Amino acid sequence: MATDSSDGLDGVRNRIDAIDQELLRLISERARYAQQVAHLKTESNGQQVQFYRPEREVAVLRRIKDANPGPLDSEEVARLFREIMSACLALERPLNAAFLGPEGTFTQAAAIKHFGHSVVTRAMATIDEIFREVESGACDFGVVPVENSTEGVVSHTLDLFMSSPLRITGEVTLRIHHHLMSHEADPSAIRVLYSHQQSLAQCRGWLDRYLPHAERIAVGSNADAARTAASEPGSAAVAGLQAAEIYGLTVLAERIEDDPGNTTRFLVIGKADSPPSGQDKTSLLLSCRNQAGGLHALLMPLAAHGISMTRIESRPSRRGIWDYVFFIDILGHRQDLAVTAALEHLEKDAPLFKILGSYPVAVL
Ligand SMILES: O=C(O)C(=O)C[C@]1(C(=O)O)C=C[C@@H](O)C=C1
Repeated sequence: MATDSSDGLDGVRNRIDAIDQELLRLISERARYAQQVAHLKTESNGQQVQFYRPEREVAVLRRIKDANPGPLDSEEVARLFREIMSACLALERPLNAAFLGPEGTFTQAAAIKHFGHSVVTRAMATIDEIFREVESGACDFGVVPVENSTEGVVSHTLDLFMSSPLRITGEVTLRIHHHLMSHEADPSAIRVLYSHQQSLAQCRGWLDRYLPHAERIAVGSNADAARTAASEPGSAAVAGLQAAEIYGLTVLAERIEDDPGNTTRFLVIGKADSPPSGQDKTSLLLSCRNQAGGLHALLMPLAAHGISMTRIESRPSRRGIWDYVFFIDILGHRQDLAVTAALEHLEKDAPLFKILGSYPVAVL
């Protein structure tokens, strides 16, 4: 909206106040419509109501990003709408999500990035426990780390998918920034340094250079590290900003990761996969015959149906020496015609074939 200089500071602020009133009225109206949606869903589906609709949420966020006129950045605008939808969904029914605790981990940050701040996050001690909580229905969803751009795959998460009936219902990518935090004001007083083993590895170069004499101790999570450092003089932790806030530590050095693009990918797990959103991925677990050209033959159906593969990871199957399974991500939803055809073909050829889930490509 155009303003002229005669408006002055008070004049412009009055306009902002009027816009805020209007925004509040519209957000409240939107929330009432979400309540209507909840009534309609309950009427038509009885007990099996899916209040959370990931494919609808990404459609809303993609439309907002496309329509963004500026000057706010599209990511920023999408984040605002992420929060509005999160609050609207909580009015329909509050969602809960299990994450790898304690409070303040990157997995919790990933859960909030994906579902918005109205989700109730529940800290679990291990990745196994997250799977169990979702399998038993105690939690609606779980969020688990799966790979880091510097350190590679979180093999334990992949292994759990081999035996779990759960589906992947979403993915979250999070830029990971590590900070050095302590009660000590002087870094030379730091004798012991706590962090998760992956975080220590992601900051190896910086730590070798600036804290070569501190003993590095790997613990279960970065938040655990911050909690320990908070109670132990002469110690420090490498963790995220949220952990510093929660455990009252001072940040002595920011963004100490060796790779400034350091990113971790998380998966959202639930009991059902997401309906098609138009831009989806499908994750598969496959094995191939133990013979020359076995993997090549296995992947042929993907190429034949024009399906792009975005990731392939191999893990020992634990059924015998030299027996491997492959975790494969492809572009497209299992209900897309070309994907369905390729999967039928794969299922016939692969000794082990499991669809881990189809889910929307991350928007935020
Ligand atoms: O469209 C729906 O199904 C809704 O429940 C509304 C709404 C929204 O606020 O836009 C809220 C929650 C769902 O996860 C998706 C969208």
